[in-house]
Amino acid sequence: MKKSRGIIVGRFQPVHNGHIQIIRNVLEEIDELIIAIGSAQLSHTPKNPFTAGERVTMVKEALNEININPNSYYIIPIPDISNHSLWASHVKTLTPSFNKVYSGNPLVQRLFIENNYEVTTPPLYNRTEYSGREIRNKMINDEKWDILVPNTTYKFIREIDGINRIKDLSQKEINEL
Ligand SMILES: Nc1ncnc2c1ncn2[C@@H]1O[C@H](COP(=O)(O)OP(=O)(O)OP(=O)(O)O)[C@@H](O)[C@H]1O
Ligand SMILES: NC(=O)c1ccc[n+]([C@@H]2O[C@H](COP(=O)(O)O)[C@@H](O)[C@H]2O)c1
Repeated sequence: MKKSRGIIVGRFQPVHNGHIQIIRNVLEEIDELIIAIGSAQLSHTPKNPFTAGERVTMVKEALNEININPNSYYIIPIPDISNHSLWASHVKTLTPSFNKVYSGNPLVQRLFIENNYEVTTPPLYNRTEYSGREIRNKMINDEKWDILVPNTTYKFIREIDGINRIKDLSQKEINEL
């Protein structure tokens, strides 16, 4: 029988427990999942501090940590393009074929619907805390964020001095460069 394959798109800046919960749930519904790392060309900005390679590492280590079968997913960086109407085709050219899209982002949903894909809005878990933006803010303000991300993600961000990177990027002078 043909395998069912879905795609979830996120920026993973950084990976958090909400992402991991949804990936785990989706993998119970379908055979294979493409984890698309959006805005792959961006790094070192307040909203997108980590490189695509760093985000691939974080996702991979987090899924290993909970023993997800590595043959059940692909992690594929997707750079943005200037033309929204071509974006779904752009994603299609960079990934194995898929028939289901999982995203809560209205623009992502619309672009895939217009390309005749089945789109599902996954539930959000503890969104007040499991949110990339909230976690980045907590890092800047020296608040507790370690319990909001997988252990491997916490260790990795510390290893690459990610907290200081985010703090430096939040400074006004750098944002004006
Ligand atoms: N708390 C959550 N629970 C379940 N899924 C989530 C949660 N947060 C994000 N997602 C999923 O991840 C996708 C977006 O990924 P993204 O990496 O942008 O996360 P984010 O936390 O919204 O980031 P940011 O706050 O930086 O915009 C959403 O479309 C949604 O499917
Ligand atoms: N034209 C484009 O390049 C285009 C269009 C829609 C979404 N995207 C990307 O898809 C990702 C969506 O992720 P979020 O749901 O986390 O915002 C982002 O990286 C966003 O930049 C890109």
